[in-house]
Amino acid sequence: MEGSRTPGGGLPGASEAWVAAVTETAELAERRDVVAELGKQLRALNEAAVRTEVPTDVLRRVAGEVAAATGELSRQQREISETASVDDLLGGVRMYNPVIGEGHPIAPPLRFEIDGTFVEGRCSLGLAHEGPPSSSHGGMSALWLDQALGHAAAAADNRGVTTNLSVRYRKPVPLGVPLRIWADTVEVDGNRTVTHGGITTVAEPDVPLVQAEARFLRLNGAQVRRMFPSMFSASGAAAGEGE
Ligand SMILES: CCCCCCCCCCCC(=O)SCCNC(=O)CCNC(=O)[C@H](O)C(C)(C)COP(=O)(O)OP(=O)(O)OC[C@H]1O[C@@H](n2cnc3c(N)ncnc32)[C@H](O)[C@@H]1OP(=O)(O)O
Repeated sequence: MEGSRTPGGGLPGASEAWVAAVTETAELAERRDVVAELGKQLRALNEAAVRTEVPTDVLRRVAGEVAAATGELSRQQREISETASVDDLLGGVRMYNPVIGEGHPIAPPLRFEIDGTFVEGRCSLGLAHEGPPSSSHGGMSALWLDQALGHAAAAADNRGVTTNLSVRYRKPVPLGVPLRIWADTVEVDGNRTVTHGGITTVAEPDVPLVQAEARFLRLNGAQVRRMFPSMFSASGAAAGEGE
């Protein structure tokens, strides 16, 4: 099963030899647990916030309390280019990924089961993901699918970046209903991988709600360096990276 803490993910680069290995100490495991707990509370807060009909004075007070919490979290921040201390790029641990990250406030979070190149994750969405009334926002559906399709490419041993994503919305994706997000690899051609996938309810797995197809490109060494410059140490840890 692949989730934010499951080894096997990582950056979509040609080689990860330049990324430092991370050893999971008891301290790191504890911090990841707490990050996941904060993520869970933030997701609950998101949902409560978009559903609430409490009186305006209560809203005002809560806004102040949330601002205080934001102040606490802001006391020590990483730079945008810095990897989170709880992440392990080589091992594929991405606690703040917006789809699989247990620490992310909008992630369902999805956990993918992988069988060969077939990938499947399950979740239920709430009003925080709403687009048209009572159904998922189309951009959210595309987000979950992009990730699932990327895992299918990775499962075909061709991890890469999305270069094309085509989505067909066939029926509304209902909120509050167990959903199934799946993907598989259709074709691998050198560095390019074509994947397809979709969203259905768990109850009706043969009724497509959303269908998607994507192309992924496995980056060469120069592209990895260009896209992720901060991942390379000043001492030139990436020297010798293949093209
Ligand atoms: C286990 C879980 C894991 C983890 C699973 C992780 C899942 C993650 C899922 C989320 C994935 C994302 O959101 S990824 C984020 C969204 N995607 C991106 O940000 C990608 C942005 N695009 C780019 O940076 C660029 O377009 C590049 C780097 C892909 C390519 O740019 P470029 O180097 O300038 O090349 P470009 O001139 O565009 O390409 C000219 C032609 O060469 C081809 N070409 C370019 N590079 C290559 C290459 N490496 N190999 C072969 N062919 C190439 C192109 O296809 C094109 O062909 P032709 O087409 O002319 O025939």
